Amino acid sequence: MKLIADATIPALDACFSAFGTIERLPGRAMRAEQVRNADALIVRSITPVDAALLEGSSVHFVGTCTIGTDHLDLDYLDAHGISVANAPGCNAEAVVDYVLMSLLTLAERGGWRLGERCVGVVGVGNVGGRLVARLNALGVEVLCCDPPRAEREGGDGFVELDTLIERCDVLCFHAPLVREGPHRTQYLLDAERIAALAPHSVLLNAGRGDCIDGLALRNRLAGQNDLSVVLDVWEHEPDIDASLRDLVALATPHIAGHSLDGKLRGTWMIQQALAAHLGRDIEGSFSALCPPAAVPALTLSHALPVEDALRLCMRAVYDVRRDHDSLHREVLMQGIRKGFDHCRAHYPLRREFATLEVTLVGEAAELASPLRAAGFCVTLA
Ligand SMILES: NC(=O)c1ccc[n+]([C@@H]2O[C@H](COP(=O)([O-])OP(=O)(O)OC[C@H]3O[C@@H](n4cnc5c(N)ncnc54)[C@H](O)[C@@H]3O)[C@@H](O)[C@H]2O)c1
Ligand SMILES: O=C(O)[C@H](O)[C@H](O)COP(=O)(O)O
Repeated sequence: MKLIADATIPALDACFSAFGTIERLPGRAMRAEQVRNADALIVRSITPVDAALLEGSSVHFVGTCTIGTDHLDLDYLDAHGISVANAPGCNAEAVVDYVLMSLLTLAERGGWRLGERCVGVVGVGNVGGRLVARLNALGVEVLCCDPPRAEREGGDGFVELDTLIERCDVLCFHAPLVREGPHRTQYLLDAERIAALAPHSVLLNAGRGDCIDGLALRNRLAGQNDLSVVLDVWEHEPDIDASLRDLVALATPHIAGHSLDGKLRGTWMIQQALAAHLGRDIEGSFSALCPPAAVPALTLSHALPVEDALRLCMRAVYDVRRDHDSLHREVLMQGIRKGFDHCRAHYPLRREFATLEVTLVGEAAELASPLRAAGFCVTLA
């Protein structure tokens, strides 16, 4: 069979060569004539997969190595009997690493402690759910907003978005992009809600850019400059609003989920889905795909303040300031569109917190619980 794949997906040969020949194409520029004779399409979030791409093609399987599916025309694919797979949860741990690193970076800059804030999580699925679990384990007060879950499971444990806005001083958005229906998320945070955000609160979006009205957010920041904003996702990527980017505290190019572990997990999950679609057995395990970490271990022998210890260990694995700085640099050098995509295409190898083994010696043993809560492997010596 013939597979067409986004050239930047890692481990394509390892995961898909057993199925047939693989042709690699740039994800943002796949054209109908290039995919016409293909059987399977393996994409990322940057390829719109719809009638314009697939009409008249022989594609019978579309796999996206991502969590989000808003770039797929699911109605069209269903109507044409094309099998679809995404990779739920593949990079959820990476997004949570990104969120914790970002919040602790802002806390350091602003001289506050995450432990004394109330965090509101909007969208409590694979990403939001893991974030809530890690924050709870760290002893941080958390409120959850997820109307579809509240409807299915009963309202206990969930609050309305407006209550969240009223009561939280940190808001984290992890909702999918839903363009219509009772649980529409497009402009979920609209101009009115942006105006209602408490002065000096933190807003973070690592779901989809269209969930927030970017113009209204830009106006609030330009007028009052009284919010700390972290944006990983933007309206109109890669042509993002340059003025909004200048005003946010941490601006990154849709890389919250870009750990190597998360990307490989996505490729592997789509391999499994294609094998199931074809009724084939495929040998190999996910762990065989993952190389050892560059920094596998670290030892702490002093009882640092908890949030200092968390930052220290996190930065041994991943530092969000690097991503913010490289977007700034590449946009200056290449302009918005090219700079944004350059950072994504040349993203440095990043691992997840769980790949770091932290050994605690002597009085540092008291850090075991928060470090485990943040996602590290901890041993006591
Ligand atoms: N920035 C990144 O790199 C990155 C990485 C992974 C995922 N994402 C985005 O984050 C989204 C969430 O990922 P996930 O794995 O948690 O997905 P998920 O499907 O597991 O969870 C999404 C949750 O959002 C809830 N939701 C739906 N409509 C809502 C609404 N109106 N208000 C509040 N909650 C609502 C759903 O009920 C669900 O529980 C993905 O759809 C994707 O778009 C971004
Ligand atoms: O939906 C997802 O999984 C994320 O948005 C994902 O991290 C985007 O990844 P990309 O399309 O850049 O591979």
